[in-house]
Amino acid sequence: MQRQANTRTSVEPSPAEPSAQGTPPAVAVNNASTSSSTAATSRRRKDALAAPGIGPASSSPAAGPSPTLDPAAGLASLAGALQQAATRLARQVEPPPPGFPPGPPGDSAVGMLQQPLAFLERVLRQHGPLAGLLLGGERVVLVADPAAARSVLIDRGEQFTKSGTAFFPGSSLAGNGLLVSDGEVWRRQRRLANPAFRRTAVERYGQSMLASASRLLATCWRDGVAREVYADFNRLTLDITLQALFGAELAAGDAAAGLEITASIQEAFRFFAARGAAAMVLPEWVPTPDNLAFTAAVRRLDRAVLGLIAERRRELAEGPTRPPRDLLDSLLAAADEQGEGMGDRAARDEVMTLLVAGQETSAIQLSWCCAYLAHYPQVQAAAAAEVAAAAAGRPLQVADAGRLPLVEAVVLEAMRLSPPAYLVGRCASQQAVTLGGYHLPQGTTVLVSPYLLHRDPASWGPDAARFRPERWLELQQAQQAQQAQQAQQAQQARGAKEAGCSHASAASASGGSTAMSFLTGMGPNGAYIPFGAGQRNCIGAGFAMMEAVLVLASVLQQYQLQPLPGAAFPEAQPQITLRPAAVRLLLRRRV
Ligand code: HEM
Repeated sequence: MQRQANTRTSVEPSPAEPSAQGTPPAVAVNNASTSSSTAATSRRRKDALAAPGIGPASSSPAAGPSPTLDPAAGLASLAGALQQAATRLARQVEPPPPGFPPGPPGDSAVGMLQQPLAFLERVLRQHGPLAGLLLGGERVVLVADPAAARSVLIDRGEQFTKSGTAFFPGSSLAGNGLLVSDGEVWRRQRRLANPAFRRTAVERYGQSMLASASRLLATCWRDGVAREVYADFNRLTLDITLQALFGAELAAGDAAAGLEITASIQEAFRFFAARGAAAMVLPEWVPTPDNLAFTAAVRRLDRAVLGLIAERRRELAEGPTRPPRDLLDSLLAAADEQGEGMGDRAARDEVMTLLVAGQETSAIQLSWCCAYLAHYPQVQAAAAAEVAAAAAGRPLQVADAGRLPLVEAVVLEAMRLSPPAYLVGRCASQQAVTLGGYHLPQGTTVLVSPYLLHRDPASWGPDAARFRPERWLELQQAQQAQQAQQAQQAQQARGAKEAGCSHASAASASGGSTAMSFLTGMGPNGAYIPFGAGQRNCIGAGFAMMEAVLVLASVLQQYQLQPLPGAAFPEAQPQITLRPAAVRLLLRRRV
């Protein structure tokens, strides 16, 4: 790829789009920690610059699941943080290394801290889709170019690792789970976890998604009332994730374990939220009241989750063979080629990772969807009509999710304009890494921006900044036409003898085309990555899509959403994720 000329069209906000807010710097997903020195550096960076996010990391695979208050480790961590601070200070006066992409002069931390989205758009406008920055003393390359993003996320994953990425939050909650691990540890865990997220497995959770949504609507929503839906969806997605993970226990009425986990995870999330809003973040080992409360919550979670794991292992070992009933069953049943499964620690880390990674991102996604529906009443009316036609007066069923192309399109379009993960981070982990003709010193953090990619007129056309879900229906039609044409060509190539098969293959090709086909690789036009891309893409994408479609369909079946009189479109409050500042909507019950 050649160096990019700095001639990109600027991204114009639509009248209804969220605008940037002043909040801490953000990166979508955590870095991993390994036992290498890169990991130590990464840990020091995290301690000094941590922000909350969808994937808090542990300090090392060997570390226990609870935050450590070990004084020696604390001192080592402090020394590391000081050394890192000195390096960052020194960089403030150094010129950029030779061959580094051009970008804004000086340190851009203040711009990024004050208005992250406006800052990202300005950098793109002024310096092009591959820009070199100094952010809080860290050398960073911002990527908004589809080919370079593909290179980082898909083609050259071994050069761009999670380990070593700056600005990731540090936390012991998710241990060394999938989000943060790297290398062989990650590969094995991902292989073991994959079956739990196959389509058939995800469909099993659909029923509890519908049940949770229906509970929320029956108990909390009323005609004529204004609700803060972001708060509602946070509780709902926690409920759904817990049901999917531990459905068996919760269904069997193990209320104590359920309540313990819910209360402790809420405490941990409160901690992350407060940390996200704080001007300065102290490492978890510093015994502040907040850190101690968080530590205690993680210990309670550990007790409850490890207890459930032990109980379930006993049941699986002693009881009759049966198909997996929930995610915990699937995780514990998984085995690698040698027939070895996850140990207790690994299973605990994956459970926590799934809770952390799947809950808030999905709540944000649902909140943005409802905000767009409320502010685009014609789209809402059409989507509600689609739901009414699919359900035909009966309660929604899981199978209906496949019959709601417009609702799916609303979800895809909301994630295009307001992607919950608006930056995805990697580290140039080898020497002499090049990107787009530039040279990246080892240790450079690369931030790929789904937010900028998703709004690029070069990929999305002149109406890139408009909320227009129909574009996904058009894309789907084009995809189906292409598949039909390919099937026809294949049939012609096989000759008239096999003509009888052609109908079947064309039908299956078009029948298989759902929203998930837009979520493979770099998306339908090479510039759509709300769930990341490549081998580290989101394992829960299918789960999240089904959850969003079924919950939105439940809402649309029962309620009409309206903005409060005179209310503008909710503003974005970018932290580690792109969350809405508030989504207060007026509910009108459909009769
Ligand atoms: C709208 C909802 C969601 C969004 C926008 C989202 C976004 C993402 C993104 C962008 C990544 C890739 C990060 C990177 O490349 O560094 C990721 C990874 C991941 N997500 Fe999600 N996610 C969502 C829901 C979920 C759900 C529901 C689960 C699980 C129940 C989940 C579990 C994970 C895990 C475990 C990873 C790490 C995968 C790996 O590295 O192998 N996510 N997610």
